[in-house]
Amino acid sequence: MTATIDLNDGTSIPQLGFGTYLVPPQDTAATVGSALEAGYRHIDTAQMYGNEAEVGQAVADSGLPRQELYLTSKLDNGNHRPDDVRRTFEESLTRLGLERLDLFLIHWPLPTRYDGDYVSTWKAVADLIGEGTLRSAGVSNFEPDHLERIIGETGIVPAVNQIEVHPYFPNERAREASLRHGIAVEAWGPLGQGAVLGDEAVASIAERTGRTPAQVILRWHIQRGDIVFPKSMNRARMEENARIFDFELSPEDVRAINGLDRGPAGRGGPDPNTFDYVG
Ligand SMILES: NC(=O)C1=CN([C@@H]2O[C@H](COP(=O)(O)OP(=O)(O)OC[C@H]3O[C@@H](n4cnc5c(N)ncnc54)[C@H](OP(=O)(O)O)[C@@H]3O)[C@@H](O)[C@H]2O)C=CC1
Ligand SMILES: O=C1CO[C@H](CO)[C@@H](O)[C@@H]1O
Repeated sequence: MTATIDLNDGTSIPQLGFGTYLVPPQDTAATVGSALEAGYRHIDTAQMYGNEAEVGQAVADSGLPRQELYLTSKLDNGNHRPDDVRRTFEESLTRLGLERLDLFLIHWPLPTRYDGDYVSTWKAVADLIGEGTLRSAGVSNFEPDHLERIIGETGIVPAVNQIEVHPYFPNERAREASLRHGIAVEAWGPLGQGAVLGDEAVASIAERTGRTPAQVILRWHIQRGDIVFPKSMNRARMEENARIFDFELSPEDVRAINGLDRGPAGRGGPDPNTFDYVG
């Protein structure tokens, strides 16, 4: 169903996954179960989403071999204190019912409830790798200056940076800074959290290629080499979003989608420099 991307730590990750933000806990086991049935093998959750236990339930119920699945969670802003990194990582593992997580990210470069900074948090997250309970460590919502600081001060390069990326906000500065360091880019909100789906230019490409707007947008991400995990609570849309490996956008279509960039105004989610969610 999907291609894989090689990470800088020698592991690999399915390029297409399934997002679980705003999937309510009471619906998560069924929704993620449905995504696994539809062929998704990579699931993205977070301590913040409050649905790790139910993601774990879906994984257990699926009966799929653990090695066929790729599971990511993220450290919440309130858990940056190094002792809390370890404690809450272990709590995430327990909720997910796993012995080992594939990828753990610092969700935002924003320690709250802790006077230290995210550099010490990054060291604590990277240290988990040596213990056999984590395969890859990464970051999320890190701007170029955040990346420079953690790499410069610890010498440890994250495997991925998960950032907002979509046609209205291609986020080239953070994207290029990540790629320059050999860090794979995970594009969160790949459909602009729904905002790009009604775009006229996307609609006309969709009509001409016989695809849907979501498939055109997701294919644009895939051709850029980014990792995506669209969220949908609807089985037909989950299947639609996964049928993106059997066609290609022409260079002209890619250029037309590149032209939708709205600069900073295109950002749909919080700005990493001003976000004030405590966690
Ligand atoms: N690190 C971070 O800070 C962040 C990480 N993320 C991660 O990225 C994932 C994806 O981003 P997300 O915010 O969910 O937004 P997406 O860009 O994946 O968009 C999801 C929205 O699009 C709708 N949708 C999905 N597929 C289709 C389709 N084929 N046709 C029409 N509508 C569709 C969904 O509705 P419906 O369910 O009804 O189909 C939902 O409203 C998250 O779930 C989360 O795992 C997201 C935000 C921030
Ligand atoms: O992961 C997340 C889901 O999306 C939210 C914004 O839309 C983010 O704040 C959060 O980090």
